[in-house]
Amino acid sequence: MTDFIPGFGNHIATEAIAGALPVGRNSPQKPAFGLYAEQLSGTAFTALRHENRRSWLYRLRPSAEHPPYARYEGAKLFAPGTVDDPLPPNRLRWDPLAMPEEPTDLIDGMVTMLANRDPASLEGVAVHIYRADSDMERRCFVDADGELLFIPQQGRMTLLTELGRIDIAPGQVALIPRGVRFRALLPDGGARGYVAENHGSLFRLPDLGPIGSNGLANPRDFETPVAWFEDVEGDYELVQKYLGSLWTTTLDHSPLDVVAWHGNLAPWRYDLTRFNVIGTVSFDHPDPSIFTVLTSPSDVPGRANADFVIFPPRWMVAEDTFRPPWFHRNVMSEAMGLIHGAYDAKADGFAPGALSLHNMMAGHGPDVASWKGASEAALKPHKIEGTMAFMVESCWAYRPTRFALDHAQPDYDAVWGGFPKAQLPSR
Ligand SMILES: O=C(O)Cc1cc(O)ccc1O
Ligand SMILES: [Fe+2]
Repeated sequence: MTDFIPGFGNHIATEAIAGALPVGRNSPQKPAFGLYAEQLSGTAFTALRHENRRSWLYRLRPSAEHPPYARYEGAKLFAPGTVDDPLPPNRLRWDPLAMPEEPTDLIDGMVTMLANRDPASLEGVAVHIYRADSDMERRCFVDADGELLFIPQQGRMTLLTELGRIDIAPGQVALIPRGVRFRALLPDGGARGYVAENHGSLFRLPDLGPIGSNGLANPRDFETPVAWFEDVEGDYELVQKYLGSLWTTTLDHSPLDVVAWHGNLAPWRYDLTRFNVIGTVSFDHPDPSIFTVLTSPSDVPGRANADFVIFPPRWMVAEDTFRPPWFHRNVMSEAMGLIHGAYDAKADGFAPGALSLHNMMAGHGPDVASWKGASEAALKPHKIEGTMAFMVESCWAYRPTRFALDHAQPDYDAVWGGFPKAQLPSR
């Protein structure tokens, strides 16, 4: 059992050993117990105060104490780079990935599917899928390229991080800030899910505009763990993702040795069922931006580097309306996944664990079966239940990896084949 502190982006002070946190200063000459004080910044020192995110860590040894990194030869499908060939403007969809045949931990079980931009440009987002069955024993991972949003689809996961322990199950999400070291345990044996790796500005809660001061994801439902550490000596591998490739080094102790910390850059978890869903009570299907949980703004106001959007259970009451998503072509690019249940725009072929890509300007929307059903349905109040789909929408078109291109469903376009032609009055 871990204690959690509620709130999003709050300033927190927490210590696993009483007296470990300095009082009234960050870097005393002699921190308590001989701990090492270390600052971890998630934003530039000079970022605007309301966007400034950093924490102070008090640890058994400084994180600077490590030998040089060498290329990591495992996890061949994790961060291999995307295909640079001209990308056809096709819609793409993938069946859920099979579980690994060999014992595989979270890091070796990561499969990069989609990415845009170069992490070095501090922009863009990548979508990975993990499928794993083994705990990370005596090894940790750290991502210098971005923050990691874990979206489990199957199996629970315990994330042991430098700043605390987080247990999550499908239906919850967790965020690990850029640079925070962690390892994952899989208490159910097998686990599968999605990861959105955000290279851009930190995910934040969206502005609510006329919605007012409450609604969508409420800040107090985000939970940050209290300080926790392990005091383990002996070889400990640390794998790092850095500038788009993987590196490894060996420490002589666990890097999860932060005894106390304070600040506002920290991991958290969030239960998606806490999302306050807002929708029409009159007519028409609103834009999916009303379902935004988190947004990573780009430099252009209103045009997100990445939005994390969910499609939770909700009442559908719109009158004289085609209720599922409409046909559309967007300048924004949409990667979608499904945690459980069914998605109202896709009757078949989009199972829990699947992934789809509708890139910039790709025509998409309901498949023929969903269109037919919703066009003929009696428009009684109807509750969409037992489902949770999500979208990672980005202003930068995604590029698939070689693995993704080679494993896409062969005939996704057919879901939009055979619509009856509109019949005009005779002229
Ligand atoms: O394409 C999709 O299924 C995602 C989506 C959902 C919706 O309700 C409106 C627009 C949109 O892109
Ligand atoms: Fe869409």
